[in-house]
Amino acid sequence: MSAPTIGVLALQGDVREHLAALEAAGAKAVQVRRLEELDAVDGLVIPGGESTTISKLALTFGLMDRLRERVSAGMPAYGSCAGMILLADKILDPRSGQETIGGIDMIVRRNAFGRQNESFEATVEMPAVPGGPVEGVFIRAPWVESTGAAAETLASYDGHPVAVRQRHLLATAFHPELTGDQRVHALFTQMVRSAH
Ligand SMILES: NC(=O)CC[C@H](N)C(=O)O
Repeated sequence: MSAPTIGVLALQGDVREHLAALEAAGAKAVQVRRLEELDAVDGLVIPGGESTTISKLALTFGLMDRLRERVSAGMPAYGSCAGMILLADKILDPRSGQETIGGIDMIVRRNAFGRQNESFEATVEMPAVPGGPVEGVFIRAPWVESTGAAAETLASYDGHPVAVRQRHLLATAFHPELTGDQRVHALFTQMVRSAH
C-alpha cells in the first residue's frame, strides 16, 4: 500500500502537531471535520485537548454516530490524552452528559495525576516501540483504572497503564506529538497499513 491516509479529528485540540507527526511517520495526514472527510480516511487520530469539548462538538457536528460505526467496523484509531478518554468504553468520573466513542475495553480516570502534577514529563518504557523508552508529556492526563481481557497494556507509569492497544485501537495518556519523536505515530501508521 502507498502512504495510508490518516485523518486527525479537527474539532478542538492539538491537531497541527498530530498532522506533522503523521507526515513525518510516512502517512498522508488530513483534517477531519465532516462526515465525507471521515468516510475518506484509512485511520483516525483523536488529539489531545478537552475531551468534554471534543465530545460535544462531535455530537453537534453529527459525527459521533459515524465515529462509533467506523471504529466498531475496524477503522484503526489512535487517541492521545483527551483522545484516550474518547476511545474508552467507560469514564470513571464523566462530566454530566459526557459521551465517548468507545471501542477499548477500559475504564479511564480523567485528570488522574492530581493538581500538583497537572503537567510533567516522564520516561516511559514502551517495548512495542523499537529504539528505547519514549519521553511522555503528561498534561492533565488520564490514567487507565482497569482494562478488560481484550486490551493490552503497552506501557505503565506510577503503577497505572498509560498506553493501551486493543486490536486496531491505540491510546496513550501522554502526548508523543509534542516531542518530535514520531515512533508512536509510526506504530499507529503501521497498524493502519496492516488493517488494509
Ligand atoms: N491534555 C489533554 O488532552 C487533557 C485531557 C483533559 N484533561 C480531558 O479530560 O479531556
